[in-house]
Amino acid sequence: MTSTIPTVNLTPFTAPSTHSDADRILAGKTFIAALHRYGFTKVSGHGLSHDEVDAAFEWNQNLFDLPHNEKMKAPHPPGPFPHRGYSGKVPEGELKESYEVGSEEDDQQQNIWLPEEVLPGFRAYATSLYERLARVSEVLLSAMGIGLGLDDEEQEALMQLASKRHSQLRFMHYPAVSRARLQSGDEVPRLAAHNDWGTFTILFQDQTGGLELRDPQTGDFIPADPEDGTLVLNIGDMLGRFTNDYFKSAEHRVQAPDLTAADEGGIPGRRTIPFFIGPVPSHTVATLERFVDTENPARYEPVRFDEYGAIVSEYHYQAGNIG
Ligand SMILES: O=C(O)CCC(=O)C(=O)O
Ligand SMILES: [Fe+2]
Repeated sequence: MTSTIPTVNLTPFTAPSTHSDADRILAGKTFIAALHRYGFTKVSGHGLSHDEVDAAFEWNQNLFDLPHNEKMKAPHPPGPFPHRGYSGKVPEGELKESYEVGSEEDDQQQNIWLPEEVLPGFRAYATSLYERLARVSEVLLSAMGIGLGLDDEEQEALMQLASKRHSQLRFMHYPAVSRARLQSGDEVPRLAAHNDWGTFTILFQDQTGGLELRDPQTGDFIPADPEDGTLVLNIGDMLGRFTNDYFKSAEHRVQAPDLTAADEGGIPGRRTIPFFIGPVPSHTVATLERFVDTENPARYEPVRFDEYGAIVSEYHYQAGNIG
């Protein structure tokens, strides 16, 4: 039997004036129960309006609809760092393409922008979306702390896992694949199974579907079926380490619709917008003591985020995962 991914409504945190502390504690507990059980959940009441989400997907489309040579005016440099700009290899041949945006105030990685005339307004829009999602992420992280009942010091340590200036916004497009190409037999999953290595990730998706997350108890992948008004949140390695796996880093992948389901035209394209939350690169992430006891001995040594990231991102880059 395939389970479904729970949806947690976080309106008490995003519209605080119309909710009580008791509402927030209840919503926070529901939130952490889902994250403890699965390492992921869908979230409604996240604070972004339908219009805001629609606008983000319109920009996603405008961006990837550009001719390949125009997109290549902001190329992702070779290698995993800096992780900015456009990735997508051959015109018409790519199974996925992406564009990475960071904070304009990131002191380590500079954004790689298209010339303004190529996509007027994109830089300003992407910058504002980054800032918007960074604020939403902070609210979500603080909701976790409230659900966990952390004291002030612990809450502060938790909040250090989200740096406004070091998170990352990605526009992602998995182009439609023709029937002929599917039949050629070289088809691969759209995105191989992996874990995100930051704190946690929030993701908006269109109506196509394909994202699946692995249930840590059964080992089965559960489809994250698109659901209007929700985002998908998955725990990354840093929050796994911080909580000694009380929240497990969630393995996930994107499956292409299978050939038998494809109509004459092939399989449809898919668009997503993930936002990866991470700490300041020099921050050392250590497990909070409250998550360690004799039944749950410490699983992880403290680790510097940039040192961990350098190893994992190189691995993803080599594997072609664009992680
Ligand atoms: O596009 C998706 O649904 C998943 C993307 C993802 O897992 C990633 O970019 O790390
Ligand atoms: Fe991912």
